[in-house]
Amino acid sequence: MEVLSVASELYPLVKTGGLADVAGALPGALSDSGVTMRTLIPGYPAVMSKVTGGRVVAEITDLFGVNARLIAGRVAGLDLIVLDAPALYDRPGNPYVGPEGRDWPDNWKRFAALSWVASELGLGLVEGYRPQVIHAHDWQAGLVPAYVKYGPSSTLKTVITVHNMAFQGTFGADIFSQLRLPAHAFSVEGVEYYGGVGYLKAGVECADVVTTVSPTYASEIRTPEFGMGLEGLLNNRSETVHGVLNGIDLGAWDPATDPALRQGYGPNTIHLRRINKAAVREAFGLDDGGGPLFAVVSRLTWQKGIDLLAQNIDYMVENGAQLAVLGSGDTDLENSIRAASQRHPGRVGIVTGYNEPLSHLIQAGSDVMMVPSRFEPCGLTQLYALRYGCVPLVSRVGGLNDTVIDANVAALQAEVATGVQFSPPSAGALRDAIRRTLDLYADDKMWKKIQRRGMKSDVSWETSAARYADLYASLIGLKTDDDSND
Ligand SMILES: Nc1ncnc2c1ncn2[C@@H]1O[C@H](COP(=O)(O)OP(=O)(O)O[C@H]2O[C@H](CO)[C@@H](O)[C@H](O)[C@H]2O)[C@@H](O)[C@H]1O
Repeated sequence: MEVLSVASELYPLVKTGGLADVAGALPGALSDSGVTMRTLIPGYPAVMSKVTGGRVVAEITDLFGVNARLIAGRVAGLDLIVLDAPALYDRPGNPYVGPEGRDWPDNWKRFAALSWVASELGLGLVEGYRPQVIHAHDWQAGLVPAYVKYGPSSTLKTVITVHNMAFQGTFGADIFSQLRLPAHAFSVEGVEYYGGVGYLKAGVECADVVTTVSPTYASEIRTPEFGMGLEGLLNNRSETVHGVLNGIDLGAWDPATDPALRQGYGPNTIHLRRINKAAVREAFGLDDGGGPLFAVVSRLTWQKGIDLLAQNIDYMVENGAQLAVLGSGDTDLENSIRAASQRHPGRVGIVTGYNEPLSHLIQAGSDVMMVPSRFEPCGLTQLYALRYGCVPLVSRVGGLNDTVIDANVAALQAEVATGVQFSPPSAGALRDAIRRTLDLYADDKMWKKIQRRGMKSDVSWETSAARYADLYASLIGLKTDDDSND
């Protein structure tokens, strides 16, 4: 089966968040299921510098008014088709914003172009290559299903995965005439969304299958609270909406071999984590006065509940805990954590910016990984934490609900607990969860059991990759998959 994945970021080439991890891991995870997955990715500078050995497989003279070519290459085990269009992608900053942090004003064009090229690839733009399914990720690839629906092919199938409903790619109606879609596509059945153009809406409307990244989020997004305007459409299409839980790349995230750690370890050498704990404390300017080390690795945003954390920092410190925060995002939230670090020197530390190796070290050296999100489609941080014996403390939403087993009395007695959950996502409920976590940590034997159980829990791609393979196969008629929605 040939599947073309379309993503705006891809680990290890370019990453701003969890989408890159998933898009980067899925092709390898699918290879055992008979799926050959190539990935179409924009030729940002970080990508172009790595596809140096690639070959040009197509030239496009008018890609929304600019010149472009497609370069096929293999980088880090990934089969890539790079859309080299310097006028659109050869820019500083990250994939979406310039160096000063503002969205590029022509993002509508940059990602319409990506989606249009994907649909052309589906129609045979490159000789000898004809994917049967195109798998689009998030709003940046949201127009792919629209281009396919309104194009000439009747056999090409599309899947869209929603990694985060909060980012929808909505633009004014004025761009529509430049999108190369027929006039009737500007309709409720097409790309029209509240009078403008909605890229994610178009994807959810037009794709043959819609997936999101956990079963709980798949049901949450059918409600106004989580659906963010798309709940009606998702309810209408409920038979095509599936929740497929993310896995993680067990090779890139292995505490026994991870080069970012000061000391490797496994479930039977958990005591060695203390060497990494010392390294984390050094990196964050924390003292070695003891106590559990709580950590956060996250975008610092409202979604991630960082304000709920900020309201609890004094409480944590008063109760003997330390806190290390790696992240960047909203200035106010960054400032509130920084202020706490100044109030509590040696007990609270913050490192701003994006730092992949440090994120690994934190997982390996901290005692507790906090993910107090208001909504969380899946969440990868808690999966890395489980694998690294860092006990996750999470809100009970989305994928956090599906992947962490709360250490309540029944779960402790049944010896299945892997972390601590709280609900609702409020500062008060988080405080109670911190209290429970501190009590568990004080019982060393109990704590080690929870850590070890987490390290042994299945966070691989195995089950979910098979699920994607089944979905693709059912679309192209290789088998009838009458799975009910989940
Ligand atoms: N400052 C920093 N330095 C280094 N690494 C950092 C970092 N800040 C964050 N990261 C890393 O970025 C990734 C974040 O992934 P998440 O899945 O937790 O959230 P995100 O909201 O980006 O993803 C969205 O898509 C994913 C994928 O489907 C869903 O799991 C998720 O719920 C959804 O919100 C992790 O790999 C984390 O380690």
